[in-house]
Amino acid sequence: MIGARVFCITTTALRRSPIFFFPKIPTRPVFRLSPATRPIVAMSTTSKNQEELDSIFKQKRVVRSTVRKSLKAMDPSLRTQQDEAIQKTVLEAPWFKSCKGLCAYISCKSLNEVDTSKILSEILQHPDSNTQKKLYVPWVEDKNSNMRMLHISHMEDLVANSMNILEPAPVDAQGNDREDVLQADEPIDLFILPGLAFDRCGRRLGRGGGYYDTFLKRYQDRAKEKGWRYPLMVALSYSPQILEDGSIPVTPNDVLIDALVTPSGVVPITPRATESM
Ligand SMILES: Nc1nc2c(c(=O)[nH]1)N(C=O)[C@@H](CNc1ccc(C(=O)N[C@@H](CCC(=O)O)C(=O)O)cc1)CN2
Ligand SMILES: Nc1ncnc2c1ncn2[C@@H]1O[C@H](COP(=O)(O)OP(=O)(O)OP(=O)(O)O)[C@@H](O)[C@H]1O
Repeated sequence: MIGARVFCITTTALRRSPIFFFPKIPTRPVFRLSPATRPIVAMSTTSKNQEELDSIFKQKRVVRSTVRKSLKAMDPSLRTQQDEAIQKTVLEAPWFKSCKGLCAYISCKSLNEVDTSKILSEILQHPDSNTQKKLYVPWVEDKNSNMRMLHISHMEDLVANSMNILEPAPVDAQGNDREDVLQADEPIDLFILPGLAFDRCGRRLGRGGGYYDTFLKRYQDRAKEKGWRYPLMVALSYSPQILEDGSIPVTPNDVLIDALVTPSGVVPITPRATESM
């Protein structure tokens, strides 16, 4: 908990800071990157040139490659155990139980992502009850980091895309356009996010498409415009995906998360997370 408070302060500073910022934070256990894969400390955004940006993206690729290897090497029974523990934590969490509208990813086995199937089926299995949650899932619009979050009511609404990830068709079986989060007039309470690597300061490394960062920034702008409360952004992580604090290279476009769900439980990061978790 003490650690979480330190991270809250640091994370708040990072969220507000227009500069690249690799704070010095007390080291926590978990997975260490070798010195060769540690990020270079970056300077201010204004003085950033493309060469420096290239260097950060290069570091990101190195971290991705390291984590992909550790995920591939994970023992299958440990993976199953961790999938169960993480999903149980989510399903029993008050912030999950109370949420009315959420965006969640459809996990993909071949990408070694934390399984979300139990969470999704729990959401979709009570279509008529009062506790029904509105579920939105990603739909990749193009290769320029554009993604939408579309409403689904059944797993049958999904088909595999070219990346072999299940997603809804933007038009349903009746030929109607699906409701889209950015067009919808109700706020989202919760985002359940995928990613390749995370740290306990709120940094998240995606798969390199920029889809989530672009989407989350747009959603935050819309929430601000509408006066909506910001949603809770929670990522799910296997133990090898949790890196030493500060080892994830970031640019100002990277959106920080509020909390991590790990096999050992929830790691609240921001004050918003600490209040609701
Ligand atoms: N389940 C899930 N759905 C998602 C995402 C995700 O990360 N997970 N996305 C999140 O953005 C978006 C899709 N973006 C994706 C970006 C890259 C890859 C992918 O297969 N990457 C390979 C490497 C490919 C390469 O380097 O050329 C990999 O990570 O192994 C998949 C989805 C929307 N839907
Ligand atoms: N050298 C570079 N200079 C500028 N932009 C780049 C560079 N390399 C990649 N990009 C762009 O940055 C974006 C990817 O950013 P980043 O690596 O932070 O994504 P991510 O965090 O993995 O993705 P997501 O948000 O989907 O989880 C893409 O739009 C990509 O085109």
